[in-house]
Amino acid sequence: MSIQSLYHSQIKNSSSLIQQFPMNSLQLNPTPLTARIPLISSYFQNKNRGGGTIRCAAATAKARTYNITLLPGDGIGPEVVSVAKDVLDAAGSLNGITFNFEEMPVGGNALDLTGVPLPDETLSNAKKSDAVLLGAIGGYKWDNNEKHLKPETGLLQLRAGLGVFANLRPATVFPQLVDSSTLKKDVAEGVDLMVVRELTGGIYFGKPRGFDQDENGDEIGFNTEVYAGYEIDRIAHVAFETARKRRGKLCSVDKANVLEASMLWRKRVTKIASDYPDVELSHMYVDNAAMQLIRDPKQFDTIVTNNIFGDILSDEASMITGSIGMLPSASLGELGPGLFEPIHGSAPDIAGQDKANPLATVLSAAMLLRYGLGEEDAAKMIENAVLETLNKGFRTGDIFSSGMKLVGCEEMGEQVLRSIDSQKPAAVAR
Ligand SMILES: NC(=O)c1ccc[n+]([C@@H]2O[C@H](COP(=O)([O-])OP(=O)(O)OC[C@H]3O[C@@H](n4cnc5c(N)ncnc54)[C@H](O)[C@@H]3O)[C@@H](O)[C@H]2O)c1
Ligand SMILES: CC(C)[C@H](C(=O)O)[C@@H](O)C(=O)O
Repeated sequence: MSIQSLYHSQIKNSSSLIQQFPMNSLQLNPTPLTARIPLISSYFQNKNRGGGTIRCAAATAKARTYNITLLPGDGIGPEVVSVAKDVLDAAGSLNGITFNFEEMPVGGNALDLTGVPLPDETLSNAKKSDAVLLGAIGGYKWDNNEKHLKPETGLLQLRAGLGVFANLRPATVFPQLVDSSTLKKDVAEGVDLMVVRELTGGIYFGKPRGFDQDENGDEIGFNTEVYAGYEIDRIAHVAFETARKRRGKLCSVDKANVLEASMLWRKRVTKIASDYPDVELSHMYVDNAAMQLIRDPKQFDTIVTNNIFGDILSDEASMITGSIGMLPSASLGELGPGLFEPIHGSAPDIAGQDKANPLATVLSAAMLLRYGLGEEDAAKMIENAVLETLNKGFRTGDIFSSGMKLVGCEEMGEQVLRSIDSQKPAAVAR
């Protein structure tokens, strides 16, 4: 029986699904990473926003079919992925694109089903697909599991298995949501920054790690922050390319006053800067960066940083935009499918209550189209639909402000679909 039928029939504890990790990458996406670097400030530069003429690829290009691995995960993951899947289908059908979706388990639901957080079949299916869309993993039920049996371990194995070392997390304050930010309007307004987070190295993966005892017999837990030069170089190139396509400013965030791994980080990033004379490079310690993000976030264009600092700073940046429920992400490797996911978690406190904001996942689907598949028209269509939905005043609880219309996850999804439908060119509508 395949893992999918197991997944769908919710049969638990199949003994045939023992994880073997890592596996060889099939590397199916032949487009080099630097050619897929985003122009995320397009959220603001998009001239089609607000109902201009949308070019319909379906009218001009051949029909395309893509295989997408869907990993809904746990908590609110299935709720937000279900919305994003419908949105992909709708935008796809108006642009000559057909999707074959394959839904696979990961995280806590995979643990319940198979005993491991990333089953072999899930990873191999993801590697063979054209792109992967993930909801979120984790939850109270598995919080006390041993490390190798935590949902979070499955997510890290997935990122490592796909080799997606470059995690792009745009934080853009939509004009419609300025009042949802917890910062003062004049601080939040116009913020448009990109965190380029190194995703497959650093303290998350460094060895040695583990638990032991010290010389006094007290227990210790330890991790290692380690970066090889090549890991810094490749993320630095992605960051410089990203900055070059944005406003030409790159801030490298580290802790080079204390940590050797950060000293090497700063040295390698500084060296690579000579390849990008058009990009203005600055360096900042992470403690200062955390403070500056709140004091004056508009000073930042592109930020490049390590795995753990990027995790923390991107969550912090999300609140400038109004809610963590708004921030999408794209994780890309040199080759092979990209992984697209909202930056938020499984939000167990609101799971199953139709309260989740699906827009971070919907915007991740737009990133999937643009950077994973090169389908710019369909990506724009989704982004336009999100903006139009916000323009109409629809808000989930996390971004609600007075005078707006409070809706749940499903209704928000339906409104986005309606806005996509309204972009149907006359030729298609007939
Ligand atoms: N990429 C991932 O899958 C990912 C990311 C972060 C955390 N996690 C996991 O998720 C679980 C919960 O973690 P947490 O509580 O620290 O972080 P979280 O992001 O799940 O939730 C933090 C807060 O933000 C709210 N929130 C998050 N997403 C929202 C959305 N789309 N709409 C409205 N509100 C939203 C939640 O209700 C909660 O109050 C943990 O098991 C954690 O490990 C997974
Ligand atoms: C769940 C956890 C492993 C993950 C991370 O730390 O990368 C999360 O916080 C994220 O940002 O996607």
